[in-house]
Amino acid sequence: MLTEEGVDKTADPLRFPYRIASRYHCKGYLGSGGSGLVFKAWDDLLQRMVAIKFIRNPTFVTRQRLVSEARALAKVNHPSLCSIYDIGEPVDEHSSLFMVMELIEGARLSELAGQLNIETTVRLIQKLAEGVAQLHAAGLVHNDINPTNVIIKHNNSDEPIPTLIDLSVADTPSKAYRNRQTGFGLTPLFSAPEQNDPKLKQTHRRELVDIYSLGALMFFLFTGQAPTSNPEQQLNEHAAQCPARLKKLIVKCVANDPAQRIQSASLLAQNLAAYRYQRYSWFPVTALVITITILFTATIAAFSDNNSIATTEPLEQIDVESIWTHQGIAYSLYTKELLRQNRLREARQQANLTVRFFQSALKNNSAEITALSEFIDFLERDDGLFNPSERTALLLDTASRIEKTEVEQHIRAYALAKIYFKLAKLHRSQPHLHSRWRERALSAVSSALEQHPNSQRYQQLRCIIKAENQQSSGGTC
Ligand SMILES: Nc1ncnc2c1ncn2[C@@H]1O[C@H](COP(=O)(O)OP(=O)(O)OP(=O)(O)O)[C@@H](O)[C@H]1O
Repeated sequence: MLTEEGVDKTADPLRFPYRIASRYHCKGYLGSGGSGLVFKAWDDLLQRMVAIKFIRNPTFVTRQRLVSEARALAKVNHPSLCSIYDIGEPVDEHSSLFMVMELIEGARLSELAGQLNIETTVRLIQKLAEGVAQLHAAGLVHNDINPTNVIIKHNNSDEPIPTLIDLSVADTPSKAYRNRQTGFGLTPLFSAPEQNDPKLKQTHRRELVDIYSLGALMFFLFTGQAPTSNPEQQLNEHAAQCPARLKKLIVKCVANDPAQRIQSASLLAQNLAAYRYQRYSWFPVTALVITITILFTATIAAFSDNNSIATTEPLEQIDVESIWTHQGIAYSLYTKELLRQNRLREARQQANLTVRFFQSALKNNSAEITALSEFIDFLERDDGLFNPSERTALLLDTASRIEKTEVEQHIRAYALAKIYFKLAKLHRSQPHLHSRWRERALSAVSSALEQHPNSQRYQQLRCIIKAENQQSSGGTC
């Protein structure tokens, strides 16, 4: 017997509300929201546990909503976003639909307020922000990021992965506010002011509602509360231990005015990554990154998202370009750590960001010798992040960018020598290419040495290239 809500209350909780393909065996009830009922199930065919969402009360609108959620999930692929496996109609109830998805088991963020240390909090929100950035890149806005929609899973590793569920109100940026009017409840405490008040003019990029919610999540983890009208004061009162830099970042995310918020999820993730890696004492400039980035988010977002955003900040007073260099270094360190933890897929994502930041540094002529050698070290590593042809393409691209930079000539020559030498090593199996790149490397390093004959670094590189060349080192080494 189905009730008004469409649920058979007399049924065994170990039975789905509708009959579906026999490959799925019900293993228990997981929970329900405004429109869905979710069950744990065993997929006999693929031999894995899954979660299955049924529509609580099938109507045209709820059906459409489940289809939208499924399509949103199908567009993305990130450990912090729940994966979708299938969607289908129950055997006897063609007005309804069910969706099969990744089973996410673990504590909810709502249970963890005040229990996590700063490092863990920052790491979790950084990961979520990376997932949300992917959602935005796929042209979607989540619209309802809140502590009950984030489950911390442990996927066979000690590293907790915060996973965002319930994309049922996800929408394209142009329609992001539509859900308010359809009557499906969002979570007002964690949603942006412009989502809660239809009178507020909605002229800003819709993705900024998710930035607000990510900031509100971080706020919640530190204070156990949702932000109200004076988040800064609340943070001072309830999270005395929260470092000032993080406070600034959180306050920036939950700004009432969308134009004052951090302008993209990827930028938020980058700021959090930079915050985490400032502990490298030899990397003093990172500490500046957050402050500078907060002040000039609009400019950075304009670059990183290809989105032109107006800003009232006096851009010319600060060397915004140097941010690319520092972010590049921070990301290459983060990539290294991910590799150390054997998290290859995530490391690849971060490696691509690293490359992007260093390339921007080169484009803006802001790369000085440290950044250049960090970038080249990064490209030289045999770490499995890129296959040989990808690495060759990256090296060639970088060489052509370096040729155009205005760094001092000996620095440029040394950087090019390192790149050519790496290209030579990559082409060992093709003797003519190998010798061509090796000779170019030798000529570039010799040119650097002409200007700085006493540089030990340059001398050492020439020796190594010569040794590879099986030539005599001429007594220089
Ligand atoms: N992939 C999943 N793995 C494990 N549990 C899940 C999963 N998806 C949903 N759940 C559980 O089911 C509950 C309801 O899911 P969800 O919030 O997506 O339903 P909904 O009806 O679409 O929500 P709303 O109407 O509030 O947007 C969740 O709170 C969670 O406990």
